[in-house]
Amino acid sequence: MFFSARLLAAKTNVAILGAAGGIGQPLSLLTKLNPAISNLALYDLVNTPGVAADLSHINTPAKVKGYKGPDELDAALKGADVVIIPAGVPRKPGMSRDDLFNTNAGIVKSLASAAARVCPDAHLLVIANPVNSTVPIVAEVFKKAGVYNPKRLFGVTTLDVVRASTFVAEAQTQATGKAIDPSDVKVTVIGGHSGVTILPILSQTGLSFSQEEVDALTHRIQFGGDEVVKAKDGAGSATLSMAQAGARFTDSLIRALNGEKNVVEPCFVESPVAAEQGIKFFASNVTLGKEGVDTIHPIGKLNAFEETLFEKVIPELKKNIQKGVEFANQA
Ligand SMILES: NC(=O)c1ccc[n+]([C@@H]2O[C@H](COP(=O)([O-])OP(=O)(O)OC[C@H]3O[C@@H](n4cnc5c(N)ncnc54)[C@H](O)[C@@H]3O)[C@@H](O)[C@H]2O)c1
Ligand SMILES: O=C(O)C[C@H](O)C(=O)O
Repeated sequence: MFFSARLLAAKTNVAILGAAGGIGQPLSLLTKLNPAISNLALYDLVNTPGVAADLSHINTPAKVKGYKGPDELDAALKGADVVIIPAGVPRKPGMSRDDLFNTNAGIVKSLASAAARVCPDAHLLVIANPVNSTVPIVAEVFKKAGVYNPKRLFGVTTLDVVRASTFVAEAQTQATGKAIDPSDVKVTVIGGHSGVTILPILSQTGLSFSQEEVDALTHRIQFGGDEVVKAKDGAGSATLSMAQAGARFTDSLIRALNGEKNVVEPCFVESPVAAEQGIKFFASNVTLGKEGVDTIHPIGKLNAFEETLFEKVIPELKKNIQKGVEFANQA
């Protein structure tokens, strides 16, 4: 599927924080299957010994170890090259991602503080919501510790492009009667990871849509997370699709760190793309390289409809980022 890292020697150490959760478990499974990984540290407040024992029987190179509770956090992080953070509570119906801030901001801040101390050179992949705020929190924590490198911090927005491919392929198949493989449909998605901050650039796909289709697809991509939250009816949000998206991003990063060229993934990073609008973090396509972020791609041309969407991204994203920065800098 996406483990083109197959030909690499297993030499990357990965730690997953929140590894026993809804995302954590399938993400740990998919990460264990990645042959480029040598050590897989699974940290959570609960259940990691069992998850680790179970996964450790799979016959791939990664050595799996479980770490449970704050006393074992430093040991989980020791030697990590890549730290993935899905720790935090998910939404219930009726909640926005920002409603998770009060709980998740503190969780992410404390995990980031430990990472800044124990593995300051690791690449940090933030899944915990609200991503638009949790990524700035990690940046501030690393700055305070004097170890911030913006090339190594990523908000994982892969699920937005995974959804966009799926939804656009479905709509095109329906409209044309010709079966389209979703993985062949590439949609650039920019902005952030919540509601109106998610901006799919359908005009750049090279496909034709009616304005009605554009309206429906844009809305579905922006609010795809809500479909899952509603269907799970109180039992959480996307976990399995997120695990696939997170494992894909992790694999891409590892391939790039190992020298593979032209590895491009969308992600939410410290970015000059919307600096003119006063926005410090922004999601767009990024070429990954040996240091992490290599080249941040510009947005490219937007049509008039997308320009109006962009106007809506700016104030919301600015507010979300500011909230994270202020929280991280509270005493
Ligand atoms: N970025 C994205 O695209 C995306 C997609 C889906 C979900 N999410 C977010 O990911 C987060 C996790 O979702 P989930 O469905 O796995 O939730 P979950 O409740 O199933 O799992 C969360 C796990 O985090 C653990 N945890 C809580 N506090 C912790 C701490 N201090 N240290 C270590 N572990 C801790 C819990 O014990 C639990 O096992 C949520 O915030 C959700 O909104 C993001
Ligand atoms: O919708 C959510 O709350 C989880 C996640 O951000 C998603 O996009 O599925």
